Amino acid sequence: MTDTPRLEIRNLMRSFGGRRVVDDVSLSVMPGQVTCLLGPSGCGKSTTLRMIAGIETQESGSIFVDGEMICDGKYRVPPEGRGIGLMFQDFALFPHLSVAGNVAYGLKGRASKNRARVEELLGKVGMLSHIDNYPHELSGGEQQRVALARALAPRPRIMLMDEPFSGLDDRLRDDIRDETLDVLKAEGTAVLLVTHEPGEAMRMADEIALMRNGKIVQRGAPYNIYNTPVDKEAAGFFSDINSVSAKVNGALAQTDFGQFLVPGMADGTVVDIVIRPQHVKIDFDRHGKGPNATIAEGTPVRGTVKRARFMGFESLVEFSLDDGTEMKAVIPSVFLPKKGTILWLMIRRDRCFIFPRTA
Ligand SMILES: Nc1ncnc2c1ncn2[C@@H]1O[C@H](COP(=O)(O)OP(=O)(O)OP(=O)(O)O)[C@@H](O)[C@H]1O
Repeated sequence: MTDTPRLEIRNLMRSFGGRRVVDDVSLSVMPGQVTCLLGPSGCGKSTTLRMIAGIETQESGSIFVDGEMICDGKYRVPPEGRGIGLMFQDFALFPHLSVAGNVAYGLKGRASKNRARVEELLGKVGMLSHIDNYPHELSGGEQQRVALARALAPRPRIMLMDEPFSGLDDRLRDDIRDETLDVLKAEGTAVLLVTHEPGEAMRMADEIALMRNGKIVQRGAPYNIYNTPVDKEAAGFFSDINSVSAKVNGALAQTDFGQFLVPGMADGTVVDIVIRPQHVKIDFDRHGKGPNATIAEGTPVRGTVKRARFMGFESLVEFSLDDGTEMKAVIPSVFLPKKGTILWLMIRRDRCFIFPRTA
């Protein structure tokens, strides 16, 4: 086991028309690891990937493969010499080549050896029975599997993937994602995958690098990044959120939901208390009263049901509080109270996030 990252980028910068679109981006990916570069459209994900691939040049910053510098803005290994495989959104198989021809395309060396590699990979992606077909005879999902086999054929040390599954319908996408991951892990390839979908990143990544306005704002395992977001926007990128604001006084933020401890925050700081809908606790009305306040859940606040919808394996209930604030709660299974029903809402202290308000 080596400590050297398979891929490392340090302080990459790139501007277009005077606007910085990649701003001091650093990250590393170990062999066999999948890192997802996740962020909203236009935040600079694809530009970062294109610089690593060598089809875009950085203004500054450097790129290393297995500890060896391949590009620092001045010195530059050409794209084909980087040992990097690409699977981009607009991948296209060569229409005039068979499946076997497509997968063998990037292979050098003896035909018999190449044939063995082609068969091995088509077996791995479940396409061996289509080896003599042509691309137009395949479905979108099948073409994507062949494209994956083609990208893996020359044994790239690194695979860069830019929204590679976006053209597929949901069910097929889940299957192909999982199969792709299995193949990449088995090959020991380091993967950097760009996506704007948090669900895809959570499903595929060993590590997520959350990007915004050209910068990586947070890196971590999916569980950590979901459960310890750096700010309100990061929390809101992964699910709907509820937010209650308050002013700090004596290391406490006072709200209708009770007090929240905010140690170290100066008096007068405005904070947002953020909670995901699945962590809002709901209780029944007891003749105009809610349950008793507790340290763990604070003071219950009265909510009137505005809408309740069954979402498949959970129910989404939308409330309006007496002061007009809207809140959402997600409850496992079926819970569909009628519009106008009074319920009591609590914010679990162990599941909320408290962020000082910025500008
Ligand atoms: N060649 C270019 N010339 C000018 N502007 C560009 C160029 N390439 C990218 N940009 C701009 O840089 C910004 C970042 O683009 P980029 O494609 O890296 O974002 P992204 O996060 O991958 O977005 P998406 O998910 O929509 O592809 C965008 O505002 C884009 O318009």
